[in-house]
Amino acid sequence: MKCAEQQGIDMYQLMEAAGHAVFDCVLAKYSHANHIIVLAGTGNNGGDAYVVARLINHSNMPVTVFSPKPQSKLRGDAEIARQSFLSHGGTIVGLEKLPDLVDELHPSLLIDGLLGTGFDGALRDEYRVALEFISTLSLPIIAIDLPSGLNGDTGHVVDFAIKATYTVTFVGLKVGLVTGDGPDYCGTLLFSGLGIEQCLNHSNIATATWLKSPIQAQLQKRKFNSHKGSFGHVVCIGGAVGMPGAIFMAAKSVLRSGAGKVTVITHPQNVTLINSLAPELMVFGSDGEMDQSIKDRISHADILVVGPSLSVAPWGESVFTQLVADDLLAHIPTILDADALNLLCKYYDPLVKNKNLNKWVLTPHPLEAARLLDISVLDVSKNRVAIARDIAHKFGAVVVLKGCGSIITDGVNVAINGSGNPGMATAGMGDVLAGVIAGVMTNFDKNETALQKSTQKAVFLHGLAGDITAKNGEIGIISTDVIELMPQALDICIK
Ligand SMILES: NC(=O)C1=CN([C@@H]2O[C@H](COP(=O)(O)OP(=O)(O)OC[C@H]3O[C@@H](n4cnc5c(N)ncnc54)[C@H](OP(=O)(O)O)[C@@H]3O)[C@@H](O)[C@H]2O)[C@@H](O)CC1
Ligand SMILES: Nc1ncnc2c1ncn2[C@@H]1O[C@H](COP(=O)(O)OP(=O)(O)O)[C@@H](O)[C@H]1O
Ligand SMILES: [K+]
Repeated sequence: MKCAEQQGIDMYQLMEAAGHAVFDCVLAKYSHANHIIVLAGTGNNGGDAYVVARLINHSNMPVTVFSPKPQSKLRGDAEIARQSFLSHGGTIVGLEKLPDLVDELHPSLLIDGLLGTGFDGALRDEYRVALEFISTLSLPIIAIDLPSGLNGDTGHVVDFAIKATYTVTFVGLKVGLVTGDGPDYCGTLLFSGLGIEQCLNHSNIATATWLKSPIQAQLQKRKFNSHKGSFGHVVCIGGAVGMPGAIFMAAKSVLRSGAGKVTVITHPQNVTLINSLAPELMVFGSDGEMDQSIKDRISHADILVVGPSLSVAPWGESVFTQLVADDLLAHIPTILDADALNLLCKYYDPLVKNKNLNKWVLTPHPLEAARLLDISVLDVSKNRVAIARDIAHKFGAVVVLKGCGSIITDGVNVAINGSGNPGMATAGMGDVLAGVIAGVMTNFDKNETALQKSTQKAVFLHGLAGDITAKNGEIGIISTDVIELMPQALDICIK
């Protein structure tokens, strides 16, 4: 790490510190381990592994190191660590011999120091074969820095990776551990700054904020002397004929996130149903032509939510093009979700080109993100942070790239959400998020220059409400349950 080197920090000492951090985990969790297998690669991740193996050996626990190149010298500090292990009586065996020796050794723990941040692309065959064999052993695994096979920058697994029980990671947050495939592979994350985390803080290396604690979504307490006008007016636009659900859920979520007033503009056939589901909403029908009274309502809104069940069929397109023609989307902070994102691709030129909007929050799931950039969904999952940034730059917007470890970025700042659970992978959950963002912004943070910050808070709160909902069981939670528990999530974050 350059900044550490520039400050005269000895890189071998860092490797020793990394090895000690992993050894601490061995002692804390597996002090009665029988035989310990350590995989050591040919880079510095392997160097860390040799340090751990030496410490295990030194404490008289049986240990064998398996390496893809057991006889070869390594480069730099890794070779110092390897030599130190050997000179303390350590044993190194070829990785391909693992299947033959495993019954004899009878291991009860495996430490993975095969590949770390230097890994790129797809696993080479010999590595993949070894890792696939290891996965059949059902051993607890401690991964050093990263589970081998996971890309630490992107959170993408090409075809195979180690599924760790614990991952002991070093210095700064590796985005790939907390987004995309990362959480399925790294088990419980343990962090060691190796004493140089301050160095990272003072460097100009781009880092991401991991949203993991309610403190990061702190909200102001309401004044006793407040009224509904203090908490904003949100207008939600969507709901083509026969599709009232998504726009209803978005609007109800705005209410449950504390907005003062919420209006829905929808197809006339949805009005009665939505009104009866939530009489607190003001619901107006439009046959696709927006008359002056509807335009006036929209133009007086503090925030718009456009898109849930809007459809790309004639009704939705007509509504959307009139919002564009009247420049309403360019002047009012707007959350664009679902079909509004699909229409945005079509109306990119009149809407976005030459306008630095900076008033939008776009909330694509990976398929919508792919459409926004005209790429494949696989391209999106290969590098979620870079893709979210690209969309932010293209549209002059804050972007929430949804899914496991949602990315929130204005193109410069990056946050990764650490709340939420896979039970939330169910219809309508994105509509709820669009509503929560609008509600949190209008309720707590009307200053549009804080768009990135308030979007971060809202995404965290949405996941938190999902986690509260999942307390009685994760699978089978539904979007309307999450809406109802938003007040509890808000309550946790209000100081
Ligand atoms: N930075 C710090 O502050 C600190 C960093 N530290 C540690 O250093 C680690 C980074 O070390 P690093 O840079 O040496 O890379 P690393 O992860 O060992 O991988 C290199 C090896 O990967 C291999 N390889 C690559 N792609 C492959 C593929 N597709 N399939 C198969 N193999 C592939 C490549 O093989 P090659 O192509 O050279 O044959 C090379 O041998 C970091 O994760 C942390 O543990 C700590 O010591 C403390 C402080
Ligand atoms: N595995 C997961 N972990 C955390 N959050 C998730 C997970 N799956 C889905 N979510 C969240 O649920 C929401 C789903 O949104 P989306 O896919 O747009 O649903 P819909 O289109 O049905 O409304 C997003 O906020 C997403 O981040
Ligand atoms: K590793």
